[in-house]
Amino acid sequence: MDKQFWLDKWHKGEIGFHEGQPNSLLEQHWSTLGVAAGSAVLVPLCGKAQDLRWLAEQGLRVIGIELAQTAIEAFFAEQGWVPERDEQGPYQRYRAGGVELYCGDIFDLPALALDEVGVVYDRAALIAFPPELRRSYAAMLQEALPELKQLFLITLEYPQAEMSGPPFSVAEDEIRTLYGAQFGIEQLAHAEPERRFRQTTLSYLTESAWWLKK
Ligand SMILES: C[S@@+](CC[C@H](N)C(=O)[O-])C[C@H]1O[C@@H](n2cnc3c(N)ncnc32)[C@H](O)[C@@H]1O
Repeated sequence: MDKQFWLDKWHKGEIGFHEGQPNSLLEQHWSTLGVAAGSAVLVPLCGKAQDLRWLAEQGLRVIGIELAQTAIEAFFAEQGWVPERDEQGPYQRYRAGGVELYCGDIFDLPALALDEVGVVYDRAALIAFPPELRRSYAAMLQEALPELKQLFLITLEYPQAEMSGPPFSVAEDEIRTLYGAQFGIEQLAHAEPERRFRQTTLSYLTESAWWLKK
């Protein structure tokens, strides 16, 4: 999945992954997780998700990383917020309403030295990458965020042979391989998703929410 693939998706408005409202698993489970108000939460591959605003409304400092400038500008315009802009290393940073969005490649994250980030919210980020990039992404997050203690992760599972990703199918054993050495892993939910990413005839499709904690 190269960067142009995603920029083209945004350009053509092919953003079926965008929910337009806060994710229901996030809303359902977040308050039970005991994340302290004021914590810095990183949202990798954030798109223009309403989750960003919802997390800021919970009193969190929200930091998103997104490749597509179109997505970032649409996010702020849709909230009716006018962001301040500056440059931070390889990223363009946009800030308003308690949300900081960095426009650029997630793999440049080490350049930001975000030592204050203790929590990651990953919806449709890990599963946006093919297998080899998933390994690099998970390893990079753990290395770039020295204070990372908690990760709320939403994944999909389906027979990979029946559809090409993204979104890719990610099963529990892979999550354990990627994160199990550093984190305890609890499955919070496992069900058919409320909405399908595409019209497909998959034999099965399930969505899971995971809470990873050191
Ligand atoms: C499947 S979407 C998920 C968006 C968002 N998390 C949501 O729930 O709506 C994946 C997003 O990641 C962005 N993206 C893909 N590769 C990226 C990369 N290497 N660095 C930063 N963002 C990337 C895409 O532009 C796209 O907006």
